[in-house]
Amino acid sequence: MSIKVENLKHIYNPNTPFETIALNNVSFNIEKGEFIGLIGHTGSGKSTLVQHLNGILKPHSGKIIINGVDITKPKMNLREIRQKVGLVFQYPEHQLFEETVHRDVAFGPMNLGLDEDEVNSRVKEAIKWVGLNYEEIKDKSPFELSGGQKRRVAIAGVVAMKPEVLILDEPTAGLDPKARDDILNQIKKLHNEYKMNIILVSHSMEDISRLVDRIIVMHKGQVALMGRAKEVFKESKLLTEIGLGVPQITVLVNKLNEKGINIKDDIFTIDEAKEEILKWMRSK
Ligand SMILES: Nc1ncnc2c1ncn2[C@@H]1O[C@H](COP(=O)(O)OP(=O)(O)OP(=O)(O)O)[C@@H](O)[C@H]1O
Repeated sequence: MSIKVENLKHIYNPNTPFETIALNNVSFNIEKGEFIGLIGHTGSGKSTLVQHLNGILKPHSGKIIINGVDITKPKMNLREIRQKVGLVFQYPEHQLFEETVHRDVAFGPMNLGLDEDEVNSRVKEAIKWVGLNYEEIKDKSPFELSGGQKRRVAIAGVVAMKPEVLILDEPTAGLDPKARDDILNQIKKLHNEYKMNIILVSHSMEDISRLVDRIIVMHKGQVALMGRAKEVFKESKLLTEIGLGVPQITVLVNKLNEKGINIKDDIFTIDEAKEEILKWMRSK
């Protein structure tokens, strides 16, 4: 789906002493199938922004046009929007509540009014998509799972609704590095296989730069930068001012290039860097 955000403004508690302008003049376009990383410091407006994209929050002014339809208009069918734009909140496992994993993942598709066979096949597929073994896990209580497994089950509940846009708000918050990498790799795989739009909210440049097509950097309720990782990292001064910085691997690659070790500058993993350095050494 194409998403166009135009001059979005959101104010919490307007006309009170607690008034906060959380989003101000936010505009950007996302193309069909794009994988976007949304990054910014705490309080920069990321969660407020993504909650507008599936109609949970209404803007003070501005428009959100999804596939040509302005979803900020009054009387929009929000059920239809939420079917197309799935949002996985921060710490989604806190919303698991059914007795078994199967029933938890089935909850969303059942609410779409699908027949039982379709629900069951979507549940199996979604659990597989998030990298879990359906037969092993289907009858377990969500509460006996590890933190990473709970998180995947919660993500499966949204994936099973087959959204055309999947938004994940800090899907790795609070997980250990292994669970974090597993979930991020699974999300990438999901994007490769299913080609839906994904919007991944993160605090970590390191995490998103290797996964996404483009990055949107939020700062104080506005879009500070937007572009491919390589372009965004050229603005290292601005990023440092915002307190984000560029990934360590980018710093390393830039230093190597300065020293005449000429390797590609759009490298975001240590393995790619190793391979490129070896290639350079063999060429000498
Ligand atoms: N429900 C609310 N009521 C009042 N102010 C809010 C509310 N939610 C967020 N804010 C304020 O709006 C601004 C943007 O917050 P938001 O949660 O969107 O930022 P964020 O970038 O998602 O932060 P984090 O990374 O911590 O989740 C902040 O100043 C925050 O204090």
